[in-house]
Amino acid sequence: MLEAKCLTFGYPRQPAIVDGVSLTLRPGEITGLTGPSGCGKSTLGRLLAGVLKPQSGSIQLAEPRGGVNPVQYLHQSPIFAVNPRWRIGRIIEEAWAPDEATREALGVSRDWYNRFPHEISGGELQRVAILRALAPEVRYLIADEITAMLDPITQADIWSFLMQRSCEGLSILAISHDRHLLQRIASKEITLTRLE
Ligand SMILES: Nc1ncnc2c1ncn2[C@@H]1O[C@H](COP(=O)(O)OP(=O)(O)OP(=O)(O)O)[C@@H](O)[C@H]1O
Repeated sequence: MLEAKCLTFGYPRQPAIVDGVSLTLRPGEITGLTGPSGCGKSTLGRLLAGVLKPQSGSIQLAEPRGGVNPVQYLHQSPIFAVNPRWRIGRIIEEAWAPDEATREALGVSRDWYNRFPHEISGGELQRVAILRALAPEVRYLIADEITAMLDPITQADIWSFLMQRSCEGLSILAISHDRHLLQRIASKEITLTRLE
């Protein structure tokens, strides 16, 4: 279980954008996170993943953060999250060596392994990013608008894979503006409001 209590964070020389937020992510649950543009959803996601440090509050995790981070953050635009000079095979295997069943379930083709990120499509690269994030130690996935730029079929494929993973115990925070998507996939929903 991941338990965040009273998190507060502001970027340098700016007022707090996350102010006193508490939430709990439980194994096997998909939690939706929504709210108006700029209210701090991505910032909160990065705090939970340990990419940013809260100025106050705490994040308690059942699992240790040493080695592979059990909380993985997935970006809307995976191109910004990969080294453009590395081939896909190296990008994936830097993180872990996925089993064939997981690779195939996610629809990641072996043919892509020898290509560079700009030589596969955005949807294909998002599948690669998800595969890379799903090392066995990973218990929480912060999925930040991960299918917002993809066609409905790819979106449905990716979420049906992730819902299966959630049934097997993965906890997912799905950040999205798409209320219909969240109603379909999430068992609970949190709405952030913009601080004035
Ligand atoms: N690195 C940064 N430095 C300074 N300000 C930032 C930085 N990243 C984000 N912000 C600001 O913090 C606020 C919250 O941004 P954040 O990306 O968390 O919002 P969001 O709710 O995810 O927005 P959206 O729904 O549009 O993706 C915004 O006003 C943004 O301009």
